[in-house]
Amino acid sequence: MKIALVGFMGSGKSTVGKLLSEHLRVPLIDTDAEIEKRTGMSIPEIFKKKGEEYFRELERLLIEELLSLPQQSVISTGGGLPTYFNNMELLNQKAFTVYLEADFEVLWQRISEDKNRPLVLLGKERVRELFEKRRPFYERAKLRVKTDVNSPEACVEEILSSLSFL
Ligand SMILES: Nc1ncnc2c1ncn2[C@@H]1O[C@H](COP(=O)(O)OP(=O)(O)O)[C@@H](O)[C@H]1O
Ligand SMILES: O=C(O)C1=C[C@@H](OP(=O)(O)O)[C@@H](O)[C@H](O)C1
Ligand SMILES: [Mg+2]
Repeated sequence: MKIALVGFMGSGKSTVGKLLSEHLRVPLIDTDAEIEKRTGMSIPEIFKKKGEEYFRELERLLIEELLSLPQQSVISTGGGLPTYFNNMELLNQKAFTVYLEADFEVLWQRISEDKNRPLVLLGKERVRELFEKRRPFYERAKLRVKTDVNSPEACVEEILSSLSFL
């Protein structure tokens, strides 16, 4: 089975994904890291030189490819990925989707100082609007786990216990 983590920037997709893949002993693919590896550019560099639309196309091609592979994996998606094209539908068809949920103030605290997320430059209020607009996409996931009150390890435990009921 594939497990795909979705949620807003700073919700812990990369952190929880790494731990979860180690627990399950399956490969981890972080879509941002994979795009950086394949293009030889950082995410801020891609946004600056090629534009966001180009980045969204790369995400789309990558997620289609990853979901068509037969092997088990944990996929940590970028925060915008499920909100473009029909990516969320595709994720739900081909993977067990988990929404890592957190209060906006907590998310903002985690991301506001980080220079690796170009959208943070929009400022707090526009990022809050983005968060509200994206929430309905994330809410279509099969499982929701709160990452503002749970440690990354506790989030992994919750996901594993849900999987054991499947
Ligand atoms: N469950 C959690 N509890 C506390 N801090 C967390 C948790 N998950 C992630 N973090 C912290 O939040 C920041 C963003 O995490 P990251 O995994 O990069 O999020 P995402 O990939 O969803 O943008 C990191 O500094 C990380 O250490
Ligand atoms: O929310 C977004 O649109 C983005 C989230 C980032 O990933 P994280 O959610 O892992 O920060 C990264 O894909 C890029 O900066 C755009
Ligand atoms: Mg990430």
